[in-house]
Amino acid sequence: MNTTHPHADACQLPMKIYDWYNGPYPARVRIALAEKGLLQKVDFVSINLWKGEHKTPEFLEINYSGTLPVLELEDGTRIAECTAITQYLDDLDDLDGSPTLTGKTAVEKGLIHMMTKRAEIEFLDAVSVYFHHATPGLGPHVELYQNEEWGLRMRDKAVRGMRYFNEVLKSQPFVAGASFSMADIAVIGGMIFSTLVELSIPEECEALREWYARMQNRPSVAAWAAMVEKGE
Ligand SMILES: N[C@@H](CCC(=O)N[C@@H](CS(=O)(=O)O)C(=O)NCC(=O)O)C(=O)O
Repeated sequence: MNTTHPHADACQLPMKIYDWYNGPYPARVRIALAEKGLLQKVDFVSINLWKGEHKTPEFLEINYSGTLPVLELEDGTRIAECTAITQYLDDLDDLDGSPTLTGKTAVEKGLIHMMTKRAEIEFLDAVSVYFHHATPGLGPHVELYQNEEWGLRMRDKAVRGMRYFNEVLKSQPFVAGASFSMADIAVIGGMIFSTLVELSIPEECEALREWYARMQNRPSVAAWAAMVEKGE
């Protein structure tokens, strides 16, 4: 199993990404790729979640966790986890002019890391658990264990998470502060998943709605939406 190579830190293009075109977590990496101007440098390999292709022995060799997306470099190095993939893309040193997504200073990096984790724990991952446990999810052939009560608790946690981010965005333009970052992309993932499971934004969350409208106007998010529209 190829996981690390001596030159794993080299900038290696083109890259392969195992993903599913309209998945909320894959969206986080597709938006990051678009922000870094790398969408054209990537070959997307579709893994059909609805058929359980991400749970086959072959795919579990690619990603022990059996989740998407996974980045695979030219030399076979594989990086899973949206935050790790985004960090790798952001650290590629020959992409002049693209925005920094994971922070420049120690404080920025710390705050972006914190708010990205908080977006996952308090919002995106909670919506995902609701989807898999309190809805039919990907179907009985994939959802081998479900706990509806746990799923409903996570739905309520996600709604609290929306209210939290609404409070945050009342006093700053982006999730981690003055600039767009990986933390915004993580909350965008939560909003995408919420839409998929028809989990409404609470009426009073005006700052969150305004922020999301602004995010959807970003070229990277519009590019993601266009790819979904085309089924790419
Ligand atoms: N912690 C992982 C979570 C990834 C994840 O849950 N991906 C979803 C893809 S999608 O639901 O967003 O399309 C998945 O593989 N789900 C499949 C499953 O959980 O069975 C990450 O950040 O990459």
